[in-house]
Amino acid sequence: MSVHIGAKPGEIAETILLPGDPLRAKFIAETYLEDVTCYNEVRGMLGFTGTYQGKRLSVQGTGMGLPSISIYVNELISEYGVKNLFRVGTCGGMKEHVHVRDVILAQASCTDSGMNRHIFGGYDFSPIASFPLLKGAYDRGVAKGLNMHVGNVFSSDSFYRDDKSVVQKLMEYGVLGVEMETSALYTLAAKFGVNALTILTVSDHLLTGEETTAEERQTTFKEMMEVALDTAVSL
Ligand SMILES: O=P(O)(O)O[C@H]1O[C@H](CO)[C@@H](O)[C@H]1O
Ligand SMILES: O=c1cc[nH]c(=O)[nH]1
Repeated sequence: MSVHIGAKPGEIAETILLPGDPLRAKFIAETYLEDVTCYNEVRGMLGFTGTYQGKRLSVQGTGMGLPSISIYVNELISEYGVKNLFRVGTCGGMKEHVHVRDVILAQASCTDSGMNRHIFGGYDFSPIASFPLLKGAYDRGVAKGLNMHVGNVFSSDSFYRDDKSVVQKLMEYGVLGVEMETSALYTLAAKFGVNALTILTVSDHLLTGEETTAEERQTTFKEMMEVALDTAVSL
């Protein structure tokens, strides 16, 4: 086992889905995977391996925020050999044409986090999606007729903020949604030379105030889960 994951070597598949919420991981495993085993309960951050359409896949909760996902992604890649990582998360909508329950493919991510500034000596690194995963997910979303958007997202250290002016500026620059992990995921994928893509469902809207319930966020955002799973089996 690694520091935060209780799996034995070989118990985690090369391709993995990463929801922030461990109960979303359980829902994905119970709804879509066959022959499922739970390989991790450390800190309640559930992880499962099973098969989907005959392909071995895993799903692992990552918690909320860049530091939390960084712990899991570091250990998944460097200690368990994971090669393809799909974050399946929720975000706040930031543009009028992006509606609650729409799906966003995060082509790139900007951030207010200091993590990359420390790594790159004060310079800005551009965390970008893996193109094969992005293209695969886009093609599958189009084939399903989804209301889907591709573009920049904002990975923030803060869910609650006093000063809304930066968010307003990011909206003016076309950022589609706000969440809390993608910048770290894409940076670690670049560091280790593996593939990563974030697929988000818009769970609430910063402009309209529209919201979904915690139950919906945990279980009903099936379109993004199915785009991730269908892309994962095609690899
Ligand atoms: O639904 P998840 O995947 O957790 O993603 C979003 O939800 C959490 C905030 O409520 C943050 O982790 C944010 O990125
Ligand atoms: O991080 C998040 C996730 C959903 N909605 C938000 O406003 N922020």
